[in-house]
Amino acid sequence: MAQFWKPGTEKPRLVEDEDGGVIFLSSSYSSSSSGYGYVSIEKQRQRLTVYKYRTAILYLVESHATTIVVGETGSGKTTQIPQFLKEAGWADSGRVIACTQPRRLAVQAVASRVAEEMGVKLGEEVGYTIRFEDISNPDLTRIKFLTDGVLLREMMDDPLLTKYSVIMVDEAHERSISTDIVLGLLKKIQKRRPELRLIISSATIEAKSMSNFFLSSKRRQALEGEELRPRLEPAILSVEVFSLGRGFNVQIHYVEDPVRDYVQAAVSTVLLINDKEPPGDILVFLTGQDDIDAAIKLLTEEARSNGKNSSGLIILPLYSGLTRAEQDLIFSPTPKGKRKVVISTNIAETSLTLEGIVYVVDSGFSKQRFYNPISDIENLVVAPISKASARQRAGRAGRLRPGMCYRLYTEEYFLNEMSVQGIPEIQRSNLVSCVIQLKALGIDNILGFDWPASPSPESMIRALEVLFSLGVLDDDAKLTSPVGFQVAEIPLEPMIAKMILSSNELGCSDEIIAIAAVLSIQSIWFSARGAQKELDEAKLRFAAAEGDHVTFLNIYKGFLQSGRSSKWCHKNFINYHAMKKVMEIREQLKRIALRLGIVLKSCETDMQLVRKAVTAGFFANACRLEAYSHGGMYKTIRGSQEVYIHPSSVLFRVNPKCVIYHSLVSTDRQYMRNVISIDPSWLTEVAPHFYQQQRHNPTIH
Ligand SMILES: Nc1ncnc2c1ncn2[C@@H]1O[C@H](COP(=O)(O)OP(=O)(O)OP(=O)(O)O)[C@@H](O)[C@H]1O
Repeated sequence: MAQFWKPGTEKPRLVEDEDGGVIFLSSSYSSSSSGYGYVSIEKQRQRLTVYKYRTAILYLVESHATTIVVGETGSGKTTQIPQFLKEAGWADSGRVIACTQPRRLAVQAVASRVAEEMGVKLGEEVGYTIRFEDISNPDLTRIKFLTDGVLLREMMDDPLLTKYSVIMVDEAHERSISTDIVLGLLKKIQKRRPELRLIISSATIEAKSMSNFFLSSKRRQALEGEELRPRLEPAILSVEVFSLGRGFNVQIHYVEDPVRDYVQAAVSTVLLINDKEPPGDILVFLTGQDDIDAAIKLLTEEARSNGKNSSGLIILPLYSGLTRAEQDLIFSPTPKGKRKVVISTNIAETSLTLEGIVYVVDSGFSKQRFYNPISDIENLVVAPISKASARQRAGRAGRLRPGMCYRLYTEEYFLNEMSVQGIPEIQRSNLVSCVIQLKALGIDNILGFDWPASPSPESMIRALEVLFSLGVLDDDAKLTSPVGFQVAEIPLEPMIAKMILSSNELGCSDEIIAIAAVLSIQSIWFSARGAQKELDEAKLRFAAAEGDHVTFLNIYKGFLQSGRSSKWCHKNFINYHAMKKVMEIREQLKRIALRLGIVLKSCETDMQLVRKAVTAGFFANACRLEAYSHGGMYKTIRGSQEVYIHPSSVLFRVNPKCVIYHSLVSTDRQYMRNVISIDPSWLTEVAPHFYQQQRHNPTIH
């Protein structure tokens, strides 16, 4: 494997915070750097390292079924390779070049950039598709960016993905569940479509193991001892020998001693950079919205009390679920004399180029999913990142000019303790959605599926159990008809899909589809920086005694009654853009529902029906109140796990006897988010196969 990061020769440098706060030991990594200033887009393209390998890449793609491209961040893989392929004729005769990304934001950003470079209108020759947003044209689009999840959905209509000539799976090191399923399925498709070309790309991918995965054992045996005949044999050539270099130098700084509070350390570092370093925007990596909001508050306060230069800071959050308008702020040029500070989750880790970013502050943590198949609980946990992630984060600087990355962990930790790659998501997630997707694609033997990394049998069995209890799978673990096929058709988690199907029978599909649309959005509330009291008051105006789902419905109805007014949203602390998105998603879900034969019907004021429909989808998440201590302690009925109602819920401290939650978050405790109260007798009514009545209390079968 090529070594991309070489310790520089520069002497370590101490950068000290005046208040004795964060101290950085600076070491430098060097590579091919060049000057900067205004250059035309074409010149910028030619300056990218990948440009020098254009012919080689095209040759490899021509002569190999699969090509693995390992190239440093910013070398131009994502933006350039699809263009090279198009220029070489891979998009002729109506064929399409696909490039997948694990994240929606990256898809949108990269597609915009490539359209700009090619001088075409986004949505025509260059387009993109993410869930609930298709900016592509089946007749015109020749280069299409899409999330790997959307590519999976496309396989349901076109299992061999016939319109694509080349599929580039980018940022493969991220190993999201969808990436792994896509890789397994593409390997299958290749057998049926030898003309299909695959490119697997990343800065830090384990090229050898990926190459082994694509080289089936049979072919490996056949090739052993034989001379490789690439033109005849669809072999893999890992291009690690290329060692594509970075465009600009990024200097890495480490803290001398481990930091105790990474939010505080990140804020101190931003202020330090602002005080001591030349102009340039700052990108800070924290873990989630809570951290980010805390950091913004702290930074605003400290910058204000600090006085100097603070007015020059434009502080912006970045996490998934932001609206387009909020995202646009991140990408818009920084006004002269100002410094932008973007505080982000790992959403900005791969494939993004934020033009003004010169400094990156890396907390060393991200929120990661961890699933326990024994308790059947999936949590988002703050956990240390891998070296692969750290490199991606550093790579957000140095894209248009030299940059600096401040790591809030020690160099020793980075070198000796940080894991090289993260654990593939498939090995740490609930697999319900994954299993149903494979079933819908006709993959029945899921345990025998050719995974790049096998999921645990326990997780698989758990997922099969849940799908069975939802009535999605039959005794032979095949999709039931029509429920199983219908659930698979709805692009939402199976429990929500089941809730929608049940609402049809209960006569409340109009309400449930609106609720499902709200649940698809991260948050409909306006981030209440410094105005928590006002936000709480606004929430109270809509709060429903039944719980959060009905509260969402009240907000949705209020928005409609206001004539979809932005003023109304502003007055009520509701994010107008998020509500617009809710309306869009609702329209799409309505179309899908109609296709599935669901009749749109309102239950008017009968909220019991709404609650029953929620129960029909989420019965497995039922909890019983156990004690009033600590604001109300609940236990899950199926696993006796201790859980609490999240303070953001309207049922916080209300403590109904029996509730159902939508998801869990783990901080100091397991908190239930989006909670609704139910009558426990409904559990045996809607899921008799799952619960049985025992002394007036449902228990699990
Ligand atoms: N929106 C943009 N504005 C300006 N320059 C851009 C933009 N997008 C990309 N670039 C330029 O193109 C370079 C290559 O970007 P690209 O995303 O293709 O690299 P990559 O090798 O795929 O890196 P990564 O793995 O980090 O995504 C960037 O470093 C930057 O110089």
